[in-house]
Amino acid sequence: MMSAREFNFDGLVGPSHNYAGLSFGNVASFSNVKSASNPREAALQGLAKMRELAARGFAQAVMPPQARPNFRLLRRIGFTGTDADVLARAYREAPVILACAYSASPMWTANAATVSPSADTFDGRAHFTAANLNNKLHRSEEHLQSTRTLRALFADERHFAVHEALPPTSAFGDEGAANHTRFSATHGGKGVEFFTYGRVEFDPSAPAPKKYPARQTLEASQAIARLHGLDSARTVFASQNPDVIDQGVFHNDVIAVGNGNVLFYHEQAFHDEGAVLNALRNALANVETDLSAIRVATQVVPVGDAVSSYLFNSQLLTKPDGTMALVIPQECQENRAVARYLEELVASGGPVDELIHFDLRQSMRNGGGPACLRLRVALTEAESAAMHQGVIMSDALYDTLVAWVGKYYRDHLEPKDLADPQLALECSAALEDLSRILGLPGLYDLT
Ligand SMILES: N=C(N)NCCC[C@H](NC(=O)CCC(=O)O)C(=O)O
Repeated sequence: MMSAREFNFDGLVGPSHNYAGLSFGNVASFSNVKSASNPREAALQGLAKMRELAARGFAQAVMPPQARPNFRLLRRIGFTGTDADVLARAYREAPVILACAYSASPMWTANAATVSPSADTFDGRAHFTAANLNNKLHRSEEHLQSTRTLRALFADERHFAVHEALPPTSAFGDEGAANHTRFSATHGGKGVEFFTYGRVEFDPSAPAPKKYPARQTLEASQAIARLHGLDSARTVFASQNPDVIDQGVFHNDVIAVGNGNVLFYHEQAFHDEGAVLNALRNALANVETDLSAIRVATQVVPVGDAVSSYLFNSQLLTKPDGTMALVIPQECQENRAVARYLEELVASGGPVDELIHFDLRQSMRNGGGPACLRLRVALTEAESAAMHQGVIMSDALYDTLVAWVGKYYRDHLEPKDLADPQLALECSAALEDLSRILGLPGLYDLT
């Protein structure tokens, strides 16, 4: 077995971060619609998390933001003329679509792709499939740049395979790693890949939410398992509980997180809790590993508190000594039930013995916690040497990026600012400079 480390690729928040209320079913996004955002603070909060985790010895990298506004989208739906014409008319006639074209949502890299480490795949390469995110207009074109970025970072085809997104239709609704968890004794050993979905396109009798959309289908999850060449004996598919989707659990990573052999989850997360645990235990038996399930009861933390605090949208990270730390948003400390639960958790003598909390309020107000902001990529030593090195977080890169943010980012953005043609120019200047900083000259198609 090869030794491997888990890199967390955190999304660098882009300069157009704003609150547009675009995600029906995501309570935070909906309730902060049209409030003023602070893109500079958002980016600095994300960078502070990256620096701190890197300083503690976790493998940390940065995923660059995407070009905004998305002129391609605006022009395709009939806005013509100069860029300034396009923006002015879109603002007048379709301000919500303009907000979609400006969304900085690629910051939530848990939705960028699904990743299967090389230990799990048929050809011994690490496989990536960009998520089509076709449930929401503002996220539905992210996969184009995500594929391009992943191919730039993981270019060596001897080690990596980067697949295009699934067909962009509701049958294949795919939200990437937010609905995917990998369990294994070690990052380098064979693991069990666990896919959760909210709906089955071709089985109308399958559970499905009534109020809010289910963004991931079983058909999409199965397609990814096929593309990545996963072994069916080590792959588990499970239905989310549709009732919690209707309470704001728009991705499974809002109600469960896994790492190593640990599943940390809310008792209401799955449609059939017992069947999920059994299936995971059986699959893990194939890699001689026991599941350690940490179950949180509704009585202790109601679903509403889990959703508002983002308790489960935490990162569960294995520390060098083998114990685990839970990376949580500050909101968890502010919720009494959750704070009390967490105190007991770390005192319980179980696998989680430390809490690391961050102020990620700018992202949280759009429904993005610590786990949304990162894409996990477990890499062997040879693979990590083969990936692009310019995105690995270090003190030097942190300092450079903080200065870069200071140069290009505004500290206040509200809906009317999206009509300002200057904002578009600032965004493109920032990204041009960033591609140089990261050593990725062809990263963006800025033509
Ligand atoms: N759970 C995970 N992994 N990711 C969180 C994604 C949050 C994102 N919010 C938004 O896209 C809000 C944009 C706005 O309203 O302006 C979404 O709903 O897709």
